[in-house]
Amino acid sequence: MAAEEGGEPRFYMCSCFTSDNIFLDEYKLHVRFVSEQLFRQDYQALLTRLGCTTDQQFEEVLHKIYQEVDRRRRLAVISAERAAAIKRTYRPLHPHVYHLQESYLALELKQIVEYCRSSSATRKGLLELLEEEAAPKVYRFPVFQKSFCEELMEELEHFEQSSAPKGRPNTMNHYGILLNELGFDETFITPLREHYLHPVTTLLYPDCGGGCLDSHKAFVVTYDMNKDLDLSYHYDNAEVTLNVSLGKEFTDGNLYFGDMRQVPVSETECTEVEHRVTEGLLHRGQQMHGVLPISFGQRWNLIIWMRASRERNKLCPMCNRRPSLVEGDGFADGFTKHETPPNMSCALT
Ligand SMILES: O=C(O)CCC(=O)C(=O)O
Ligand SMILES: [Fe+2]
Repeated sequence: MAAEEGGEPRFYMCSCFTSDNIFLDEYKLHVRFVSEQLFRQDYQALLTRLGCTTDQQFEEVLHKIYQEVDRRRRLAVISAERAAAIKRTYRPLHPHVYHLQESYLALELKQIVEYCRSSSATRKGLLELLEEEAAPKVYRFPVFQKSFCEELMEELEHFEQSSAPKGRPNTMNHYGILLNELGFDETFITPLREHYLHPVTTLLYPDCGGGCLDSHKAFVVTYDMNKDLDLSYHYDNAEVTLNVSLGKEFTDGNLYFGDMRQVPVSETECTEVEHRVTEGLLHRGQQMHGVLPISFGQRWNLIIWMRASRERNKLCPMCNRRPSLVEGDGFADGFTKHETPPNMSCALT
């Protein structure tokens, strides 16, 4: 991990955050915006084909883009302000759920991790312990006890109903909760990533940063018949993602997985994967995926986008260029100034 003077690691964003991957909901399209002229040149014909045919519709698209760029420019400051306000004003219903305890974890996960930590552990041996490979390189295993999932959702509902300020989980999901703002990072998500997930990802994904994860972005997304029903096909701003189904009761809402983002969609076959409450699906962040609509109930998922600065410092997955670093808050988008010697591989710990 990169350490700056004083021992604290410092994480950065890539400057593409305010120009690339702007999602246009109505047209299910990610766009890049640098100037209006370039935007018209690059997207006007495509948008027309997708149904954006009048001047007014085009103006609305531009308006949404300006709003989103503005939101992203102010995000670090606003998010820090929200976190401070939450700390000052919000009284948790279940304070203990903020602190990871072994008793919250499924027995199977503890066994899997114990195996991964042993000196004789192999990838093949681990695959035999996992419940299934649900899609290519997408692995399923139990993560939490049911009672913990219920308490966590109760806590998050209590927060939703409070007057504390709330952000949105990412640029595609409208409903959910950013766990760092609520204070889950240091005492829950970081220990879960370091002590339990890292030993597993080290064996499963050595070729895409699984052995050197050093930061994350964690949030809970919710789907509801009156809110978001589904999620478009995308890849995550992560090297490895854990997606745990917390509940509640829902019908449909399966995930579907395609190939890595570099493979053209026309050459991709998707595999549908159902979610099971308390279980997690672990996948490479840059493997394309989406969520089919739910047809009943409420679907709550904990999503942990795990990042490996050593991987992403070489190439920003969101703009496909060498990252151009800008300051951010907390783990930011997981980039560091740390220079990795060319042949240095990630530690197998
Ligand atoms: O809701 C899900 O199961 C997937 C969410 C997801 O892919 C994401 O937030 O990146
Ligand atoms: Fe995702």
